[in-house]
Amino acid sequence: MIAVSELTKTYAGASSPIIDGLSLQVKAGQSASIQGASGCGKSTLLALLAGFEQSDSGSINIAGQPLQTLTTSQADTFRKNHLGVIFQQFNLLECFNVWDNVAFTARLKGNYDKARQTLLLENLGLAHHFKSPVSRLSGGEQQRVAIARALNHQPEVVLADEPTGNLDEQTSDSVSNLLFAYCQEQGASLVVVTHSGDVASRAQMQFRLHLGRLQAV
Ligand SMILES: Nc1ncnc2c1ncn2[C@@H]1O[C@H](COP(=O)(O)OP(=O)(O)OP(=O)(O)O)[C@@H](O)[C@H]1O
Repeated sequence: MIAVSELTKTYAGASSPIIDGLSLQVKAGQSASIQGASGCGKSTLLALLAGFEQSDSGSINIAGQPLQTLTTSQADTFRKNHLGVIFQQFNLLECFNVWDNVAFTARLKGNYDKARQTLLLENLGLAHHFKSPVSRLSGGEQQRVAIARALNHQPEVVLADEPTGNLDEQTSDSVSNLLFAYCQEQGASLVVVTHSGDVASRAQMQFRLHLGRLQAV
């Protein structure tokens, strides 16, 4: 469950807020897509929801936890236990292979399951890359590793920033099927930022971010 109320964020030196009184509710098992012009603040909103950025005002409640009350190290622990984040730039650990990248958070959380991870990687078309160093993978392969890593520890909330941005149409279809199916089956809340109308249209709630607020599409 994600509950955001009257959220405002202004970057230092900016003349106006990039997020301006934004509210959003995504219940367990629900999905929301967010589209919008480049630079309108979509990634900023995800960074606020993940606790990487601090808001000026307003509240964010994720899985029953008010984010603003957490210290930096509590926010790290909270993310590990409850959040799956798919970053626009993947943020994979270059020194690890595919398997260890995907296992990373699940091992920290204590719910690593070899069989589950094998199935997830196979379903993402990465069966031949378990041992590959991530630096040798294509952009689309790295993107699928990032998706596997975000889902493998079975988070209650998934935040995805352009999860299909580097994928061809067919792979994009199968990856977004997997992402939306995961959230429905696990009862997780999904917020997906995307420039793809196809991906956006799969979400139960579809929004456009404009002038710091969400408009229903
Ligand atoms: N750490 C930061 N400090 C100052 N300004 C920032 C910071 N991060 C982002 N911005 C600015 O905030 C605005 C929104 O950026 P953001 O990345 O959230 O946009 P976006 O909608 O995700 O864009 P895109 O679709 O191109 O990825 C941009 O003008 C950007 O330059």
